Amino acid sequence: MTDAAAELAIDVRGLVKRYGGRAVVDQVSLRLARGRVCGFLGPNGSGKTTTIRMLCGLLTPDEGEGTCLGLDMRREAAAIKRQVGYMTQRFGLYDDLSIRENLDFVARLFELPQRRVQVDAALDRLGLASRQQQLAGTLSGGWKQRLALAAALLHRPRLLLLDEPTAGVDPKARREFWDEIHRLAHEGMTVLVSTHYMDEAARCDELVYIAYGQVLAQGSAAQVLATAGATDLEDAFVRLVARAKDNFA
Ligand SMILES: Nc1ncnc2c1ncn2[C@@H]1O[C@H](COP(=O)(O)OP(=O)(O)OP(=O)(O)O)[C@@H](O)[C@H]1O
Repeated sequence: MTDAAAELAIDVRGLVKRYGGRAVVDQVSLRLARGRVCGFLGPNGSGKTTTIRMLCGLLTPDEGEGTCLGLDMRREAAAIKRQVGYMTQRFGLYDDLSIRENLDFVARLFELPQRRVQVDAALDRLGLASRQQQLAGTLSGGWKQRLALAAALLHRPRLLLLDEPTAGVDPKARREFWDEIHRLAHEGMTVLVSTHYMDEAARCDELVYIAYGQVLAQGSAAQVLATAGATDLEDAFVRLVARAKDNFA
């Protein structure tokens, strides 16, 4: 592996995933350097979740190749899964377990050593310690997201894939969530995060816009604005998707 490749947390080319003969992800290529926060934007059904699930080793692409964290996405999917933190769109933890019990359960799944120490560290990091006995099902949306993030971080992944992590979460909790994302990136974590919120897109180092399974624009906010000929990120979204509709629909 070259030094340049080693610096890339995600380096994939030509990813295709078909359902019923239809390519819902169609020749997607992504490169993301380590320690960067990348926003993944696109209309509903544009292929974001499917792409994320291929990147974390949960779905096998029909075509395409590449690496995540330097590991081959086809041959080393199991190793990728162990080093990637994935937060799904829907709260995936157990409502009838407490915060601590949920984290302990995840720690068992990953067969983490020193479970208690690791769970304590996760509780502290996300400010969950004082609520650790509360049942997950009784938490507000913001606290549930925080618990889900703690669970996704428990095995100390190097790449974090977040699928609309703040959908339905109030502005204060969203801001706190993003502060944590930036703290993690500062510590070297790479983050790919799908979102429909343009204020969140503005907090990313890089952006990828996707529609109809195809990447429409990629780069810094300035680069995306230039590609779209737009004045702001929402305008860019509308213009790029309208252009894509003419080309692909
Ligand atoms: N298992 C599946 N079987 C058939 N079609 C699927 C499957 N998973 C996803 N799709 C279809 O693939 C397309 C892309 O879905 P995907 O969930 O990746 O989009 P998305 O960009 O994440 O959407 P959203 O913003 O609504 O979450 C959609 O048309 C969806 O219906």
